[in-house]
Amino acid sequence: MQVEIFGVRGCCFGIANMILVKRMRETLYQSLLSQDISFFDGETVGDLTSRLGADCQQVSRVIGNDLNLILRNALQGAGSLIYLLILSLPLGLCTLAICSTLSAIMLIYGQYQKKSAKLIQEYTASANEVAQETFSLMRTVRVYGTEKQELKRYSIWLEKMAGISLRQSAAYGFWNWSFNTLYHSTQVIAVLIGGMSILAGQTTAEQLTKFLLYSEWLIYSTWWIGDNLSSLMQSVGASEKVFQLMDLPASDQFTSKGSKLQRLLGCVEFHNVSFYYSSRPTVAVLRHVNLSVQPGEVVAIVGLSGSGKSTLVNLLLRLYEPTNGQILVDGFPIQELDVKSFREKVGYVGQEPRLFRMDISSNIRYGCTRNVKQEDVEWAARQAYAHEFILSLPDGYQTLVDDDLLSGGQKQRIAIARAILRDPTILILDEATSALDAESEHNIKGVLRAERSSSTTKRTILVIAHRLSTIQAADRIVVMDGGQIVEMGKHSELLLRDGLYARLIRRQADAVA
Ligand SMILES: Nc1ncnc2c1ncn2[C@@H]1O[C@H](COP(=O)(O)OP(=O)(O)OP(=O)(O)O)[C@@H](O)[C@H]1O
Repeated sequence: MQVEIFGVRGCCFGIANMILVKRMRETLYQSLLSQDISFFDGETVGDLTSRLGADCQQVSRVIGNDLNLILRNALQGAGSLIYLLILSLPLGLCTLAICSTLSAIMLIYGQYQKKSAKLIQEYTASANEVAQETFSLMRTVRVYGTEKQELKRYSIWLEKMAGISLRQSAAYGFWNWSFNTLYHSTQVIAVLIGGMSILAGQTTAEQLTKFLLYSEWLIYSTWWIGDNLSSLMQSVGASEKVFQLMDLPASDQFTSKGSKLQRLLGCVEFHNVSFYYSSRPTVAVLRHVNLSVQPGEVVAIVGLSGSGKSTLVNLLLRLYEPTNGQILVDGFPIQELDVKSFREKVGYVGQEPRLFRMDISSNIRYGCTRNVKQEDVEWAARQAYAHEFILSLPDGYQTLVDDDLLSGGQKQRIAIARAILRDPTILILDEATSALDAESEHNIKGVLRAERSSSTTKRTILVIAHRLSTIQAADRIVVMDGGQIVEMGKHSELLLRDGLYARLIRRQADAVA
């Protein structure tokens, strides 16, 4: 019968456990997904995945194991104590004093376990981070032959974890030793005081036997509570960061409701925009940028590496908010627009696009809210010069891809198709930096040519350009240096001015020669 009850209880707690872990993971994942991009600048992937994985599992132990056993033993202990006090007040009080000492040690031990658990979680997250980084950079590791170095980097965290576990074991030993000592003291005290009271005729031998049995029960309950409380404390220690992350307020972009524009014309204005990344609050990445782009205009942004070109488009995409100044789209301050509906009208192709582990068709459809047919997907792929190479893949548009299967240029073409499929009013293209990447140049140039010749679409295009042929296809060129716009105009005008742009062009011509 008891076995059956244990079975039912174990099953119920198992189910409760599973629901708890699932809910925690969902809530945590949702909370993380709704954070500002700047939050991810300060967190590592290994750390966050560790919180979602091991830490959530650890927290669930509270309900499945510890809480259940603590409650049972607390009830058992309380019952025994009442009975002991009824049996003999002085002996009962002596046992209570011993149990209180044990409880005090138990609290200190619990606190220690909580701290150690937190450290172990941190070290596990750091070890995960190292492993994740190494696996994602495996080609670099192999080419540079740094396998041993990476193993050492991983082992440092493992050693730190082992050090804490060693100290935890020592603390556990001390806890058990305290229990044994105090347990035997109770028996000695009971026999001494009990023996004297039997001699004095105040207690019977039967009462003393009962007393010994119940005091054993009480002290064992206290020990069990201590043991489970320590693992409960470990869970609490592990859960602190999980709950902190869960409690983070969602980004304002998800909570505030902006106005939805029925139609976007594509007029973009930067008014005196300055920007600092919160992780580097002393370095101004953009300084007093003023730029106005007309609907349908193609503007190339050029400049040395690190001059703030990508940051400028990141602000337009609202991945970050300007520290000073304002960005207007069709005359409306960008932060007053509904961010979701605004982004639906913007297409973005990053410098080194990455693909999801899904088929090519789904990768192109990714994030498209319109109801698109396969013909539309193929149309977008043709516009991006991707159709032919996709057809040459074993399963065509149904080929499962991940980040490693395709070349950089092929991934870029899929990303361009994805951006075009949205039929964006504003298209942002970030050309690959590598001077050798002629394929990227060809792709971007192709898009610009197609857009130019199309009579149906009229998009505003901002292209971060590195190569001459891309730049020449633009209506206007914006030259950036140290976070400021230093020159602006047409290719020929800027050449005549003989400033930074002319120098960049000469440098590129020398590199090609
Ligand atoms: N997330 C970030 N956190 C802190 N600083 C950053 C961040 N992203 C970029 N920066 C810094 O901002 C400056 C401008 O970077 P940005 O990427 O805008 O330059 P860029 O002109 O696009 O360079 P490239 O042509 O090499 O892509 C650089 O000094 C860079 O180190």
